[in-house]
Amino acid sequence: MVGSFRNEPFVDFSVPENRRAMEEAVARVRSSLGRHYPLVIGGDSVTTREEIVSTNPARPAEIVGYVSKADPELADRAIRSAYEAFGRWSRYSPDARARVLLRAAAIMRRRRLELNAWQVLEVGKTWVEADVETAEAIDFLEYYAREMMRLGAPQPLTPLPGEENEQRYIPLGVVVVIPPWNFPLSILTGMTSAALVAGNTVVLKPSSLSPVIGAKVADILFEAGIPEGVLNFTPGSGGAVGDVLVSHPLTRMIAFTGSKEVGLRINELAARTAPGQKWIKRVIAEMGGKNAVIVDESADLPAAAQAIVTSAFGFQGQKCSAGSRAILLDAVHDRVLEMIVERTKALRIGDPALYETQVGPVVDLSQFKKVLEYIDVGRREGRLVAGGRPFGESAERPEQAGYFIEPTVFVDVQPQARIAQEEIFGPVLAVIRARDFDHALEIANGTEYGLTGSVYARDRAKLEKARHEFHVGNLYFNRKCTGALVGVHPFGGFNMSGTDSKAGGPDYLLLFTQAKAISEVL
Ligand SMILES: NC(=O)c1ccc[n+]([C@@H]2O[C@H](COP(=O)([O-])OP(=O)(O)OC[C@H]3O[C@@H](n4cnc5c(N)ncnc54)[C@H](O)[C@@H]3O)[C@@H](O)[C@H]2O)c1
Ligand SMILES: N[C@@H](CCC=O)C(=O)O
Repeated sequence: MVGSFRNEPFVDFSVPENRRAMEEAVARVRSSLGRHYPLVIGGDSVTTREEIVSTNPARPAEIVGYVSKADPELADRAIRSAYEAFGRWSRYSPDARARVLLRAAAIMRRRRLELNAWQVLEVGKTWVEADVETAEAIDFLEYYAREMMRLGAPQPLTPLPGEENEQRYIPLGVVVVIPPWNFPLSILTGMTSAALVAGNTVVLKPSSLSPVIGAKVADILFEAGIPEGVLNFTPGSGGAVGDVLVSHPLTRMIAFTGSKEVGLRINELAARTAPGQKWIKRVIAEMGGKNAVIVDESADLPAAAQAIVTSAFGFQGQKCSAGSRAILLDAVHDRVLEMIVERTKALRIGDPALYETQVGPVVDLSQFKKVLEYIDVGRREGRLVAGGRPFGESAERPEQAGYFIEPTVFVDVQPQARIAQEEIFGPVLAVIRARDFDHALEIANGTEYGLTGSVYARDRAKLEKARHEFHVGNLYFNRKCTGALVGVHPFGGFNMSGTDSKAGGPDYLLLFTQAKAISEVL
């Protein structure tokens, strides 16, 4: 008997014993860096000459691992292997598939601190951010396992005398899973496990910035009981391998999370029917955001300022949910701004391998350069009141010192400015002044995105207005706009933020199935 779903608690690192254990985990993982990881196709480990070299963004000379790199031919082999395995896996009962996920959750729980440490070293997450992510990965496994048990049970239909009727949810076929690097453990685990538990087979192509964590998850799923061929692990270049996987005639569905540009390309490619293809491919594409926190004059101002700083600079602003715009009502603008600046300047920047660090590096050199270019744009579009530079030695030699950028705040930003419209995906906050609450909502809705948003207000009428008019997939009141919990805040956005698939919610698994109605005359 499986109990009801509950979110995994977070580790409390203020407890000295937990702190010591995490320090040891970082040291242990550090001593196992630099290993080689193969592809896995049809149960075979495949080693390639060309490899992805994954490095630590806080110490770019430190090599986290070497990961074999699929080419178009290996990508084709992986799809065929998944296609061949589908007949077997789809016949496992929903409960049997769910049990594999529960076992994977138990393995992750046992390896909790180790998985945290891999995130710290491969993508620069602080301890707390990494731990929240590992908890989310466990939540996805536990939640989707129960969801499949629910969907596998008989579904209620209207009775008709003289007939026996049923509707069952059957899998689709081969699902190509393409996750981003910024939640390298949880989003990858969530999309992959949803596809698998629904009875599909998977070709998983992790981001080239976090392939070692991808390899760890694949190992855990195999250890938990995923049979050979059912999961195929094929890191590789997005362009070369991604295109082959997406356009393959045997691919039935693509589950993508990443940028708007790549999501739209995948959507277009998948819409073309390849010779021999027998279905319309299904695409879910969860993409970027340009999220806003609105502060009304009735709000708890210190709480709002703290939430703005946490939403903007958590994981260095590299969350699709990041609150990269603060929209402050004129009446409270200056007071809230002062608190934002004070809290931003107090953030501790440094190596995320250390417990006390609150802001680590951005993920790689290209992101480092891109964010600094946006900061230059910001200097022309607004007034700099905090940050604005690479941190410490990163200014002169980022490739040795790491990709650290100071948390940066611009004020007097116009709603149509580039830094208020484009997803920067770094520690840059644009503060915008609004005349009144209606104006604030108009600004908040005035981008092409619609992912998360937050309103700080005590005025009930304003909250109700926002409830109807703030057009985002995840709307929060008197709370930060990051940190959705599985089962509690189903996650996904509107407009160019994606297909609103609501990961971690009761509708998600349906996207990986098709419903079959069977009727027998008695
Ligand atoms: N809405 C959400 O739930 C959500 C969650 C996390 C991240 N994101 C978004 O993801 C982006 C950051 O992640 P990223 O930098 O990894 O995004 P990205 O689009 O650059 O890459 C995402 C994945 O797509 C792959 N890829 C790249 N080109 C491809 C192609 N032509 N065909 C197939 N696959 C290809 C990459 O290798 C990677 O695995 C941000 O825009 C962020 O907002 C959205
Ligand atoms: N689900 C995460 C964001 C995922 C995107 O990067 C949150 O709610 O903060």
